[in-house]
Amino acid sequence: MSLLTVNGLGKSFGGVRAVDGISFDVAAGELLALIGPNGAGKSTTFNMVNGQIRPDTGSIALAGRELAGLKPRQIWQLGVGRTFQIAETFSSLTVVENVQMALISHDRRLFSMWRRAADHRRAEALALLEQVGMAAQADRPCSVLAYGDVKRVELAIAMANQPKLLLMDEPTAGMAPKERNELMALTKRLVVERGMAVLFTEHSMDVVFAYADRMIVLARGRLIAEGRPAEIRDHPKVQEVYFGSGKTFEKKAPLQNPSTREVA
Ligand SMILES: Nc1ncnc2c1ncn2[C@@H]1O[C@H](COP(=O)(O)OP(=O)(O)OP(=O)(O)O)[C@@H](O)[C@H]1O
Repeated sequence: MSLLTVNGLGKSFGGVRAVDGISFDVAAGELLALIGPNGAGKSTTFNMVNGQIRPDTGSIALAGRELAGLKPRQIWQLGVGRTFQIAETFSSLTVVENVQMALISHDRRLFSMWRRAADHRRAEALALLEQVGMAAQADRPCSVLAYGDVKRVELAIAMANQPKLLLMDEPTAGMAPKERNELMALTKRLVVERGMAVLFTEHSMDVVFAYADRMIVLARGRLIAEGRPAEIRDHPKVQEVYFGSGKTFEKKAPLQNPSTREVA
């Protein structure tokens, strides 16, 4: 059964129909990639799902509960998390303190009581860091971490809210290929282990084809294709919108992940 069901979603800015009546769904335990050329409507779609932009038309239901019209914080409380393109951690705090802050923020919806971050659920924060392979660096300041490690900490922070759906906006932007693959393999593991759903945008086609379970393709606000990576690769409409953009879907040698293929 679908966790997220989007139906007839639309948004205009002045005369520009940024998102034009799109419908799709995401199941628990699924990684769904949202791709499309520049200006296709990806960010607008993301911002409607997490409440930053109010849709003009359509509905966004999370496990049957309507999200359209709710505030970002209410949507977050219902279990929609988000990681950002630019790494967002408190660099003056240690790795574990950053995760503790996120746990406090999560708890404040249950019992509004402040406790000192240093005392608060360190063990649970360490367990989250263990899951992303960062427990050994728990007491280092975030400011000294490598970029790929900051992205891992961000994932642990997102997990603190126990999201049912995680939105990831270009998760691997600015990363080297090895780090990219490590981060996406980790994301995939978390999706499977936690039964979480992930909706992500990504410009790197090798990442999309290697890790997405399914993909949806937008062009000029419309959903032009939907399917498994192999189906999308050969889809004539997708070839058409990407033609001349420098991103083609030619098959190349296999990636590290043996069940997938790299594309340019
Ligand atoms: N706040 C806004 N005001 C006016 N027009 C906007 C606004 N936000 C987006 N648009 C327009 O809506 C269309 C879709 O933009 P959007 O940012 O959603 O696309 P995108 O697929 O995320 O693009 P990119 O890959 O370049 O980030 C574009 O034509 C854009 O110029």
